[in-house]
Amino acid sequence: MAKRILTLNQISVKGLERLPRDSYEIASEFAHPDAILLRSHKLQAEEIPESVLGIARAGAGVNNIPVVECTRRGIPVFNSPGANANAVKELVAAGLLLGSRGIIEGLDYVAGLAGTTDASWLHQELEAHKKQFKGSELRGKTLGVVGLGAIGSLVADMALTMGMEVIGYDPALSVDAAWRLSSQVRKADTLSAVFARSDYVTLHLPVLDSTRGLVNSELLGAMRPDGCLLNFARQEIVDHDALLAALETGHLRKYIADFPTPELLGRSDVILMPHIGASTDEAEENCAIMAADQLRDFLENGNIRNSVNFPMLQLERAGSCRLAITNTNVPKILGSVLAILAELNINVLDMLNKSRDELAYNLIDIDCTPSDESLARMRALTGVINVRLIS
Ligand SMILES: NC(=O)c1ccc[n+]([C@@H]2O[C@H](COP(=O)([O-])OP(=O)(O)OC[C@H]3O[C@@H](n4cnc5c(N)ncnc54)[C@H](O)[C@@H]3O)[C@@H](O)[C@H]2O)c1
Ligand SMILES: O=C(O)[C@H](O)COP(=O)(O)O
Repeated sequence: MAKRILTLNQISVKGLERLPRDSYEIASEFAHPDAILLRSHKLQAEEIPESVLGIARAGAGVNNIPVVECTRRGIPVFNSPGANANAVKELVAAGLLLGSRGIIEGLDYVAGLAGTTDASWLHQELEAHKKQFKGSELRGKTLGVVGLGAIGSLVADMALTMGMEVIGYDPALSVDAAWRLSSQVRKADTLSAVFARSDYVTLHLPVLDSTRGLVNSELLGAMRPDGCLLNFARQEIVDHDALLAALETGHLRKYIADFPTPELLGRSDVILMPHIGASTDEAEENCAIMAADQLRDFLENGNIRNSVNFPMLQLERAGSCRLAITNTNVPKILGSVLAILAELNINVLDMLNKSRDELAYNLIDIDCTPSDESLARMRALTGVINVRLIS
């Protein structure tokens, strides 16, 4: 039977093409979908039908998905790390330029001259007024990068090529991300050191309980007068009361962000974009392809790549029958499953077990198909969250 993929946002066709039509049905409405594919749709726990085995986010941030509830239900949540990083980096480059030069004010001024027919008057007018739009160069200025993952490291490289000094802060930097990072990025030991030493600070970290409201009045107060804050990560990372106060006192010169909120609209010291960091053909395709490939490999083989709540686990198929079992990460559960298989005289051809936080996940290749009754016995074991037979 074809697997059903429920899409809750428009997903790039290039990604959907990775799910062949003879084995996948894709629609934006389904009563009993096998999986969900989405972008920024705010998914409520009650919206996830019992039939759902996995959820894939074509993008980086998963704060729109109830990950804790998914973990409780044994549903892996996948994302597509790095697939839209270049798109965000390029928009941050634009943000830095908009923050350093009078581009927007200059464009507005020129647009206000529409209808002028006298070329000589126009020339005089422009030359007389251009001093209002003077800016300063990025070269030689310091950029503080908070979060040095897929996007932050690209932003750091871009700033270095523009002649900026770069200071980075990331207390949870992965080894892979550290390898990617230019040696010219100076390490800051504290967040306040980044804010105190930077002309521009750019945020590239996820919103988590620990990072909500992280940029507060203390940090903004530590910034150099005339500083500029860029937020292409998530709105909730910045405390908006503190932000507005810093703008009102003129301590913060500009806030440039991808997340408009009502209180920020219409301010000349705020530049807002409509959450378009990942809105390029390339990023949408990259994310959709990565998300669809990961979802397909999970549905067809049980493999886990780039999940935010399940352990990374991939096993070459041995034989045609595989069990994918999710359980709480406590002793004896795998032993009990294997005991049931032994009792049924079913031979294990290959297996892999990994855990992450409170979950354990197992792939077990076996030499014949267990009966529905024996599967029910495995499902009934204390601590087993789900058992899937993949044949
Ligand atoms: N504007 C957009 O359209 C857009 C597009 C893509 C991603 N994003 C946002 O950007 C975030 C980062 O994306 P990414 O692809 O670089 O993710 P990533 O996982 O590759 O990198 C995030 C980095 O933040 C670090 N980090 C975590 N907590 C931190 C803290 N308290 N202080 C400093 N660093 C911390 C992590 O260690 C990691 O290295 C996403 O979570 C998402 O919210 C926005
Ligand atoms: O986290 C992300 O990847 C971005 O916020 C992009 O969101 P989008 O897929 O809705 O553009």
